[in-house]
Amino acid sequence: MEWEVVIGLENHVQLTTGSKIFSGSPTAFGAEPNTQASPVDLALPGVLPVMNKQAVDRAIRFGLAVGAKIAPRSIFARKNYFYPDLPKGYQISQMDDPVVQGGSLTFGYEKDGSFVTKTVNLTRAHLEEDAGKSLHEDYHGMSGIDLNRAGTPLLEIVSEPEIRSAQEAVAYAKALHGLVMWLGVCDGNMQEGSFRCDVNVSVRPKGQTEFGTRCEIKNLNSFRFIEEAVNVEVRRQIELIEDGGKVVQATRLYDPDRKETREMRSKEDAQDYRYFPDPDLPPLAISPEWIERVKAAMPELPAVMRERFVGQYKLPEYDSLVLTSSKAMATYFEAVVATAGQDNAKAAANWLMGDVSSTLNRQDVDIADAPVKPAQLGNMIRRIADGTISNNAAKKVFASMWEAASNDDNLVDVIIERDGLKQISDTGALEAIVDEVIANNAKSVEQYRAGKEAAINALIGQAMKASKGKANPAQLTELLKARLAG
Ligand SMILES: Nc1ncnc2c1ncn2[C@@H]1O[C@H](COP(=O)(O)OP(=O)(O)OP(=O)(O)O)[C@@H](O)[C@H]1O
Ligand SMILES: [Mg+2]
Ligand SMILES: [Mg+2]
Repeated sequence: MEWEVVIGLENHVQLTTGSKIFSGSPTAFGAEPNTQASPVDLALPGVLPVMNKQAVDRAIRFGLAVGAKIAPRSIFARKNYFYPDLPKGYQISQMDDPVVQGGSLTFGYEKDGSFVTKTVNLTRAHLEEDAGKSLHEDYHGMSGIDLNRAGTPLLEIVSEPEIRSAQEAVAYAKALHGLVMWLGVCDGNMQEGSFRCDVNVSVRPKGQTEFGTRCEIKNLNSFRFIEEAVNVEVRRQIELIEDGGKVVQATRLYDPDRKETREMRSKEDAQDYRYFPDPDLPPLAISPEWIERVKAAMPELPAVMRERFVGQYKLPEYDSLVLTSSKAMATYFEAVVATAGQDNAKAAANWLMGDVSSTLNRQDVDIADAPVKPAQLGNMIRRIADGTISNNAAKKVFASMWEAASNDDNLVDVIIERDGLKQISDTGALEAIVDEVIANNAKSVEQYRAGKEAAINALIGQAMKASKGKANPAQLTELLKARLAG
């Protein structure tokens, strides 16, 4: 039997506001437990929530970026459940009438060696408050409660069940992660829980239109875990059904050490959240003027920039997509081109996708902190273009610039001079080398003249060696051919 995988994602995105969604406490990560919890976050009797306008601004910004409808009037609701890190006994969230409705996300990724794009529709994105944290490891036989996180603004972004593989789920999550950081609505720090992912998975026989029963794997905090968890869960469900069993709707957790998902709670013990509109908060009214203000302050969106790069810099789609995968990368690229010149845009893209990316990955450095500055790389590319250095020598120059971590824009010239990497393009000097090589390699010369064209490679090799690798290869080849023909 052939199976189709069906996946929908829910992402909890912590918004970059200075203070909490309904109180004035700071949201900074890592403070001493309970030092950032006001009476509102502690749910002391008599307190009232006050909506943080900045959180709404960020929700609108996100909604506009994905082409969603911004609800002119949206409602906050109480989601009731008991947990020690939820002192009110309910979470303020949105149920009917969320602030962001619909929209879609388009992303590209590599599939079986070629580049494909996909659009996933979004169901909604709603505002809610984060819960506190239970600390189970700090005290023997007891749990600690830290309410610093309680009330941190979240945007929960829900996708339609239109994702069809683990690989696609990861590509979607990466694109969403990139977008919220691009927009500045989230810092994207997955270790600190700023961007969390719940993955809903079901399977159905290929060709069947109705959905299978879904299981939800909660709180995946890395892209690798998303991929592993989906693959493991898909295998589990298929094996279960093929063995005559039935998938039971449940919330599951992924254990990366044992590479398995485990049931946390089944649908049977699922709580009835008893949602109802929160009487402490009036409906959230968003005027067209408010939306216009947010629109006016929006940065250029990745999709728009992607098209601009293709048109303005004559880049292939793929290069453009890679370069706009983060704002930091796109900014760096444009700064390199500003120095290297428009004609060298493709070379700049190649350097960024090649040596720059691989060095960043190897050293686990963010491009914004790259020790080679865009102007330095741009000047280096100019030196390649004007024939001062060869591509090979440039690789050495690049590594030295990385090492130097200097702010000197003309570092490239300093290094070329210091390490004697200048390419020999002087015709006189090259002719001398060519003559010497012809004199000392009679056999290859004879073969070439007898019609064996490949024999010239040996001569080029000898000449490069004689120049200690510094001869301009194109010029050298041309001179050799001319001499041999004469
Ligand atoms: N059969 C299915 N297979 C896979 N995914 C599904 C299926 N049906 C729905 N989904 C996905 O499950 C997710 C449901 O999220 P939603 O927030 O609406 O509800 P929930 O998970 O019940 O609530 P909560 O927010 O309390 O977790 C969506 O991303 C949706 O696309
Ligand atoms: Mg949900
Ligand atoms: Mg859910």
